[in-house]
Amino acid sequence: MSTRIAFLKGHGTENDFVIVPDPENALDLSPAAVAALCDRRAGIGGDGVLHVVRSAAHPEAREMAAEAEWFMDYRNGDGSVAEMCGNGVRVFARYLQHAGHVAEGDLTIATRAGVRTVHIAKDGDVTVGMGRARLPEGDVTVTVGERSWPARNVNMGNPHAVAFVADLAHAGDLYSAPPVSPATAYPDGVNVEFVVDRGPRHVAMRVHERGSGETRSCGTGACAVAVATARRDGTDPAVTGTPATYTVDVPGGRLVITERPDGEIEMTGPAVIVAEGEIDAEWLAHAVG
Ligand SMILES: N[C@@H](CCC[C@H](N)C(=O)O)C(=O)O
Repeated sequence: MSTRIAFLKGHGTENDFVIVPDPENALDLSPAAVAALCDRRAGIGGDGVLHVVRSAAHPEAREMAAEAEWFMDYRNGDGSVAEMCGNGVRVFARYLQHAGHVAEGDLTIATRAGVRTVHIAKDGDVTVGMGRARLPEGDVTVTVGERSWPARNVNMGNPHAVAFVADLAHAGDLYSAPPVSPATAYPDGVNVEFVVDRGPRHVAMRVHERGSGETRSCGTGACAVAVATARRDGTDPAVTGTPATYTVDVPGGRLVITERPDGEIEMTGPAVIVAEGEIDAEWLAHAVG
């Protein structure tokens, strides 16, 4: 009988992930293996993989082990590595609770963007402290077909270009990454958000994610959108001394983002485990080639 690898499937506002618990970092999760797992026809299917490793067992997280027992080794669906995944960290927390590693309440999770604090509420929602946004100077432009928009460069640990559009349909089919210029603004690639207004402090967005394509939600993207919208509206909690809360609708649901006067951003939304099972290690080895 061939070896089996445990997995779970989960999502946060339909940003979906294959969760691979591997506490001692024993698996060789190559980019090809991640891409095979995320393949929606030949694999399990997902926007990315949440590789669940003890911080002490991962070279990229060892230094955070005193602050956070678990490291979210996040990978995009094409196998590439990303610094941070906002929906992923909420689903990661839900997995830790589901597996009995943590109870509801507060916990910390190590990520490539640093240690994040998470609160698992009784009502089921999960809130994550996303850190501060960085707003690099310089104009950027997003193009789809004949249309171009000025965009805001926002870094949430990972890079984003936020464009305000008249109609989300103008983003087109998003089968390929929308060009963003100048390319020098994003040497490691970029996630692109298209945003329309829905009401006071309420917007809707679509996203093309680096390494995953169009997804039904992006947590770091929603935070980037909330900050870009606030600045466009002349709102800066650091100046007013008052927190600003934005509702961001994504195709897969709704996220609520609060920026505090100290710049810290909190994001709240659902996080769900939908299935668990076993991967046939022989299939995976064959799929990787
Ligand atoms: N879906 C994620 C972001 C995942 C990483 C992103 N594709 C990147 O490469 O930066 C989220 O919820 O934040």
